[in-house]
Amino acid sequence: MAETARPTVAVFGAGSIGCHLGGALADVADVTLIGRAPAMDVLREHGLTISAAGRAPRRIGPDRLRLATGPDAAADADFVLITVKTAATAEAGRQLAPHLRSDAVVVSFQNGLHNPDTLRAELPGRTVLAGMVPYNVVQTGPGTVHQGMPGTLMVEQAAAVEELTRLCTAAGLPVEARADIREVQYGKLLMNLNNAVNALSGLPLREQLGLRAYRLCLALCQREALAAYRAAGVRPTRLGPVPAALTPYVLRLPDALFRRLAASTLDINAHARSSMWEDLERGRPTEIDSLQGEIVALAARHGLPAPANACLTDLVHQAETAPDTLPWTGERLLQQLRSATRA
Ligand SMILES: NC(=O)C1=CN([C@@H]2O[C@H](COP(=O)(O)OP(=O)(O)OC[C@H]3O[C@@H](n4cnc5c(N)ncnc54)[C@H](OP(=O)(O)O)[C@@H]3O)[C@@H](O)[C@H]2O)C=CC1
Ligand SMILES: CC(C)(CO)C(=O)C(=O)O
Repeated sequence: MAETARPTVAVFGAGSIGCHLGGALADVADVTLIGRAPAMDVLREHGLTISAAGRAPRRIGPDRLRLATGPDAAADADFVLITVKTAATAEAGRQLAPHLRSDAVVVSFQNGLHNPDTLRAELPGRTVLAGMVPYNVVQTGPGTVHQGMPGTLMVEQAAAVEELTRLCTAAGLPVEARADIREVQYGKLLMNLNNAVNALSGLPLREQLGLRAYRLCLALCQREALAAYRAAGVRPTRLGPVPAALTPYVLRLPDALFRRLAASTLDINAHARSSMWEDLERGRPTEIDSLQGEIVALAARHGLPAPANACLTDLVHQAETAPDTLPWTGERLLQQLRSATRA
């Protein structure tokens, strides 16, 4: 009997999310990880280990992954997952364009609102879909990535993505196909407004979210975002235990009450931090312009102020070039944002 060929998946941007997705999918598909040469050397030497709370770590030996540094390695892929940071998206699309099969399905598993459109512009005629990763993944050692909280991946609903969702499910990656992916992206953006607060705090997410002063900073950002969403007619999908519109109120609760009510939100690995913290730690540019920056731009388009988001954008840009400005205590950050909102 003829063997059915395994599906082929290329992951472009083998960092935290790329290694997490590619490593899990290697059980059910032929996976090619495309990343920087030093990162690929680490994987060649150590293999890839993926771990998550409550699950035994899984090591995927280098013999079970194709490791590459150039876009031509995606030439045979049925599915191409884009997992570079936002600033690298257009370049990723440009590099992949001459190589991808015309029927390849490209899925952006990135934060922010515009990555799928950026890819569509660089990959005319290809199917490009939006995806969303709701949980944190961090590199915890050479060739090791750890999922710090539970969650369900989301992808834009389309016939072209049905096989990928089947593969994810078979690989133990819970996934939902969503007809409302735009609203999902806006819902995720509200969550991602904490990336900057977390990065500036220098603390693990669980500790930072447990401290009211930091939560008040996030609440200020979310209030401005929700006002801009209302003006733009955007109804963000509820991604957590509380409807998006109520989250700023919950964030303002005293610590003890918040910790009790938001126990599921705080079900995070004690060491997990935001992807923006990792960027600052490694001296790389952050995604701040596609997170807080989106809110500032959306608010401006509707004649609304967004001073807390603008202030955080400035502080993160400052930290990118002057890491000695870090860390910010909750009280000092809140004072800074409050004076920006009063100015
Ligand atoms: N980490 C997380 O917890 C989460 C992240 N996300 C989102 O997922 C996306 C990916 O994030 P994350 O995995 O943390 O990012 P990482 O920086 O860990 O991974 C991206 C990798 O892609 C590499 N890369 C960039 N351009 C190229 C290229 N042209 N060729 C080869 N390699 C390239 C980068 O190298 P280099 O740095 O040298 O450019 C980096 O190693 C982001 O949009 C992020 O916001 C979403 C949810 C959670
Ligand atoms: C999951 C979350 C919100 C964790 O901070 C994230 O998206 C990130 O770190 O970029």
